[in-house]
Amino acid sequence: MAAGWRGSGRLLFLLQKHPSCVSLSQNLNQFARISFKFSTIHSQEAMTDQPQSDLGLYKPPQTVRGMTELDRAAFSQTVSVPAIRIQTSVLNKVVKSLKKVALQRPGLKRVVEEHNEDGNKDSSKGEHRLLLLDPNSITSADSFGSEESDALKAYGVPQEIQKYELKLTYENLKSEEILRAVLPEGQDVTSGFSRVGHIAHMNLRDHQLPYGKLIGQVIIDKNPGVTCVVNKTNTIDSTYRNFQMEVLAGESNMVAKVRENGVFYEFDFSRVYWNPRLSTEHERIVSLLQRGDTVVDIFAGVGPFAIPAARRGCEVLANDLNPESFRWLQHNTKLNKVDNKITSFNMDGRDFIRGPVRERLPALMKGTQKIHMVMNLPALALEFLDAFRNLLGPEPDQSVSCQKNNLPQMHCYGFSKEDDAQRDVVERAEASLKISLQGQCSVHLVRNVAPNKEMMCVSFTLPREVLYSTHTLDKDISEEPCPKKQKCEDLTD
Ligand SMILES: C[S@@+](CC[C@H](N)C(=O)[O-])C[C@H]1O[C@@H](n2cnc3c(N)ncnc32)[C@H](O)[C@@H]1O
Repeated sequence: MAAGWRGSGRLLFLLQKHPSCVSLSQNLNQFARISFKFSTIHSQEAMTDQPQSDLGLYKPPQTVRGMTELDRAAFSQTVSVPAIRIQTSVLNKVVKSLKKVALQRPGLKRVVEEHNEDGNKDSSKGEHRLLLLDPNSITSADSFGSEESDALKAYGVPQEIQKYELKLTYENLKSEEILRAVLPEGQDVTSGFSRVGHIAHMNLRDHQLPYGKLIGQVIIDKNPGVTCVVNKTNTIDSTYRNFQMEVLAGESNMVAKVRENGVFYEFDFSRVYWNPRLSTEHERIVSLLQRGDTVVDIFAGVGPFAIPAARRGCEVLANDLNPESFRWLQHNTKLNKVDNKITSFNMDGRDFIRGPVRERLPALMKGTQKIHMVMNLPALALEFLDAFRNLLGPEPDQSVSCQKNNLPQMHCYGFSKEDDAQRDVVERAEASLKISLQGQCSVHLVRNVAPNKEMMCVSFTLPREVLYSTHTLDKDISEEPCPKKQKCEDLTD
């Protein structure tokens, strides 16, 4: 959660530095939305460290500290909680009125029968039930708020509190309680996970590694639908952008089935790239497309731009170097019944641009439908832009090639660790293209990837000076060095 808001703070800082940056300020609302979405995801996903009002209820037995093999029975404990006695005739109504102060725990009944001193059900008290209350809200009969007091009076329920000995078991505990009880005291137990279908994907810290199997099992127990927990064992620096991972707990089936923006995907998560946090970005780009446009996806992965684009009525050329991504991309085109709209390639991005793209581009540019090129390989894509230089050779006929609206619309992604991430990515695009993009690009902040690392998207119309060799680009850029000032404007203005 913190990362998202830190990111938006930094964005404001960028805006203060560059008040003229129209595109970035327009993106602020979008980013605020994304940040909020991240924070939601993180709080849903985080196993630990979020404030939990009733964590104090459970005082774990010391015997569980340091446990590495999960022994669920060892977590059972009897605790004393407040309860109120309610006649069965008004039970439902009173429970509804006291819902804010009632005890809430996974798998726990909060309305219980009364027992006599031997612990047996007391049939003489059959007309009444006990409602268990949250000890953080109710400590005595005076703790009820006016709303609850009024309801109790109205239904004739005596405002008296009694103690109830409640047996809490592993099933009633939250994952953070279990992990706090097990992991070494004083050490951070925060450990978020991303969910990809049935797989929970974690990045454990060193001190958590000895407890990996137990942590994995707890996640499976506490998250319905998760049947496999994996831990990243490297950073994402492989060519194919996939993680190496080890299974911590559960089944070792790595073939995930996910749904993103209404589209179904299947893939082997251990062998391809998939990031659930890019769904908003996929949707953003797809929303720019019109039926009949052509989409060229140079680093397509398993299809999260290509397939929705095809479903929207676009013709798609989709490429990925990873043979596994290519295989799953083809599988997904069939799964979503768009195999007639997508031509897929398994090539290096530069070869793809200089081969199939070069072959098709002149004809596409003669048409009136837009051509969008998507380059989502943020670690390298900006450098790949050089493959477009002189791509089409000498300009054949100025009157045809000058139709600006038929030049490809580029959406190129880049990571940046610079304070001015926007300027950084634009300058890197300019350096690859050897042309200034001043006044001709927009930059979108996609997401805050890590502290001080942003993922950005630079969008621009590919200048014809880049595509045709008749223009002396090296001269252009050397005579007019990248300006150091802000140089991005929104093309829609
Ligand atoms: C960050 S992933 C993006 C995948 C997909 N577009 C998405 O949004 O989820 C980058 C993809 O580029 C592929 N890739 C890496 N190097 C490549 C290259 N030189 N040429 C083509 N594809 C490459 C990887 O296999 C990976 O699937």
